[in-house]
Formats: sequence, structure tokens, C-alpha cells
Amino acid sequence: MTNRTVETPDIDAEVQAELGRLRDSIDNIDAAVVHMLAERFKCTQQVGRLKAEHRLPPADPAREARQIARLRELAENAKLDPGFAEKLLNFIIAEVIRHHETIARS
Ligand SMILES: O=C(O)C(=O)C[C@]1(C(=O)O)C=C[C@@H](O)C=C1
Repeated sequence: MTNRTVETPDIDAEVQAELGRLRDSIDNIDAAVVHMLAERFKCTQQVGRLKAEHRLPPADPAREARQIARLRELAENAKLDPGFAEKLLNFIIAEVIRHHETIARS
């Protein structure tokens, strides 16, 4: 009992330190994700303008099918849930199509 009360603060400090290190990495990864998404949206805004200028439809389902198949395979190889990767890509693409539609109307 005496040992436990003496050791607990040390264990807590170590756990806190590890949690802090892991959270620092998570914050770095989240920042990278935001920066990569910002770059992706810069590209898709250009695609949106190009499509609008040439009267092309905002969505390209055949291209999306290829992207999903590719991303699912990448996810599997990286031990990430392919269903999650597909949902994430669909979520991003839905936003891109919304942007394309806004550009086409403007
Ligand atoms: O590649 C295109 O044609 C795009 O408009 C980009 C993009 C994407 O975000 O990757 C978005 C919409 C299309 O349906 C397919 C792909």
C-alpha cells in the first residue's frame, strides 16, 4: 500500500509525458492533413475553373471510381480501414463538387 502511494505520482508523470508526446505527434499530423487538404483544394479550384470555362460537368463518376479503387488499395497496404478511406474521399469530393457548381454558376 505504501509502495503504491509512493509510486503512483511517478507513474502518472510518465503516463502524462507519453500522452503529451503522442499528442504532439497527433497535432503535427493534423497540421499536415490541413496543409495537404489546402493544397488539394487549390488544385481542385483550378480544375473547377477549367471545367466551367469548357462547360464540363462538375462531377466525373468514372474518375471517382478509379480514385476510390486506388485509395482502397493504398489503405489496405497501409493497414487503414479501406471503408474509412473511401468515406473520407467521398466526403472531400462532395465538397469539391459543391465548389465546382458554385464556380460554374458564377
Ligand atoms: O478530377 C476531376 O475531374 C475533379 O473535378 C476532381 C475530383 C476530386 O476532388 O478528386 C472532384 C470531382 C470529380 O467527380 C472527380 C474528382
